[in-house]
Amino acid sequence: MTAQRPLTVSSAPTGLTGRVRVPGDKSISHRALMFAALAEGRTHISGLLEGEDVLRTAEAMRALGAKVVQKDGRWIVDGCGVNGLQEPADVLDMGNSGTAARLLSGVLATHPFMSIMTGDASLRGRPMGRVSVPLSETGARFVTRAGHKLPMAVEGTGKGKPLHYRLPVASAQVKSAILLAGLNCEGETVVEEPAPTRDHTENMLRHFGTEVKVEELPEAGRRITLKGPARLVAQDVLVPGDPSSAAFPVVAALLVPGSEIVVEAVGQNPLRTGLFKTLKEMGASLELRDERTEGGEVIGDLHVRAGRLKAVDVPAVRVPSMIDEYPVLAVACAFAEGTSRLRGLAELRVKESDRLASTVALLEANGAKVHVEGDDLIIEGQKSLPGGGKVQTHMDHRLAMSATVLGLAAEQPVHIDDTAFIETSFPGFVSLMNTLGAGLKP
Ligand SMILES: O=C(O)C1=C[C@@H](OP(=O)(O)O)[C@@H](O)[C@H](O)C1
Ligand SMILES: C=C(OP(=O)(O)O)C(=O)O
Repeated sequence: MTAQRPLTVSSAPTGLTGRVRVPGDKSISHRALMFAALAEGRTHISGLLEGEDVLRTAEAMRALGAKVVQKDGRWIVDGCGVNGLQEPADVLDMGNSGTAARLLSGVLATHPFMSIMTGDASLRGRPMGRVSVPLSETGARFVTRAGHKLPMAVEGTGKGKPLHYRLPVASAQVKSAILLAGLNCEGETVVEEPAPTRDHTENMLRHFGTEVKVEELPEAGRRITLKGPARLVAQDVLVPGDPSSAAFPVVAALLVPGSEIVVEAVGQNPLRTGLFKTLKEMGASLELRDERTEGGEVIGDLHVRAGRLKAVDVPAVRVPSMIDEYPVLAVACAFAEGTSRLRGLAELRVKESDRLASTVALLEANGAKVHVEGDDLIIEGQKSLPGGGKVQTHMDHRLAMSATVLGLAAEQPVHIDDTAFIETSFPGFVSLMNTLGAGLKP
């Protein structure tokens, strides 16, 4: 990561207007590179997110023996086949990316060599026991720092013992790690999730020619079954626009008076669109138009118009479908009429920062009334926010972008300590916002 990049954000000079496209979906981009590296043959990936998190995954797959090159805007991967990856010559540095570290743990568990993973200070503080503990049951050996933290050494087992595992928390990363390990296990790997989480891994397994069975469980959960050892066959992938990135221009346009924008070609996987549903419940003028299927994914254009929002009560069951969108939703709630309650946010505590604490600090520093009750965030909305706060982003891209959105709508300029981490998920964020008329001065 480069030097710190502070930013002072003043209220937008005019309403935001125009049509934009956000970069490719981060979750799908990580998976596309990993699946391509595990496949037999050549995969072309279009629309890959070229953010730092995903570039770490590309580098790791190269270090594990896949050929990964970028050419004419597409990424070309010559895969090694399941069980065909090679021992890396050096430590794998996953940067800021929990998804990269956790998903790769699954891959490494059932490849017969030794590897070491590390990350930046944020990632080294995040829990890895949620993957290393269940994955140890395959026969792999994991050695971590105290508290299951990175750096972590993995002695992979080669063909492993298949897991039957019920996730203690609804986490797509843990589910995916178990399924990726299962590709090189003898027999059925079964994962049960207490609530449906993003299903990009299941979709991509099918896309690369492997059968996965998905059953609905009573009480809203799902059971996913994969038979190993599996063979993946190279397939071209088209990555849709990231709904988690679209969230920022969308909320900014709702809050800055006079705005009217279109965010084109945004992924509409129903396990990712909880924020848009919630904003509509708040009375947002947000319309999905031109729904279409591209590269097997449903995408659509989001038409957004500014207008007063009303408070919302978001149930805990919706958390997995908008897990990364809470900081920016909280900003929207701070401008809404009435008191909002966002329920069941325990998982926010283990993201790039403790997002419950850092979101509260972001809002309080800028004059919003907010508090935490158990795992719920309660926000008293007001018509306008004073702003003028100093915001610490704690190496968290989503905090930096949420603070930018808040600054565009607040009365006084908001001072953000560091926006460099925005590069992890949304390269070009500041210039994209400026094409809409945000007037940001980096
Ligand atoms: O599987 C994925 O790609 C992701 C899953 C979520 O994490 P958890 O699985 O920890 O909830 C999400 O927060 C993260 O940004 C991406
Ligand atoms: C939590 C996030 O990502 P990760 O877990 O991959 O670091 C995020 O992008 O908001």
